[in-house]
Amino acid sequence: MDCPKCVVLFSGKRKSGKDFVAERVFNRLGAEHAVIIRLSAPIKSHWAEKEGLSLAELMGTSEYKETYRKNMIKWGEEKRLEDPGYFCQAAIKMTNANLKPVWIISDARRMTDLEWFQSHYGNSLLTVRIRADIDVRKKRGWIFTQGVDDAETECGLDSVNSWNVIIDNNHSEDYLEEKIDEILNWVKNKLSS
Ligand SMILES: Nc1ncnc2c1ncn2[C@@H]1O[C@H](COP(=O)(O)OP(=O)(O)OP(=O)(O)O)[C@@H](O)[C@H]1O
Repeated sequence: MDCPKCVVLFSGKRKSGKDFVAERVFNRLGAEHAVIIRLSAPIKSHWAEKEGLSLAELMGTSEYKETYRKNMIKWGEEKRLEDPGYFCQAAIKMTNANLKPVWIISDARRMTDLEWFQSHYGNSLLTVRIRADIDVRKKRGWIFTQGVDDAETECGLDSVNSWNVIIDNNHSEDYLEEKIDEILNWVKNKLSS
């Protein structure tokens, strides 16, 4: 199979609804055609393997991961400096994405993520920025956290103004469905070309 036929990449701030929208698109396409790739997943599994730590604890919400957070970030930065596509490739491998024609990247956070997908799948890439008003994000559980919300993982893509699609995900169902249809139409075009 000539894989992937197309890639839909989502970016957005915490609690903007990246995962929510990515899952809607995935559900409409079905597991037969699409796969969700989470770029954040391999960092924890690589780190757990490397350091002999509990992956379940690192993935969970416990304090356990806080002990290793700084070291994980440092190690992640070093890996990215050596190879900016390291975690993109690891996430693709981890999800066996090569078996599916449509890749949905649910969490692009850094310029290196965007650039890597642009350089490898530029002609078949749709970039989507999810936005939500601050009060909406707060209702979804977002609380400003220093060292997280002012870090590169949250702000690294703020200056990009070339998104193919922008979705203001503030709870208007009809509008959201229209935007999802726009994405699905693009995917269907790619699949049939
Ligand atoms: N349009 C929507 N309608 C109803 N609920 C929504 C909508 N968008 C997001 N949510 C809800 O808001 C919460 C946050 O959404 P989600 O987890 O998708 O955000 P995220 O951008 O992936 O956040 P994070 O970066 O923190 O993982 C979830 O509980 C989700 O179900």
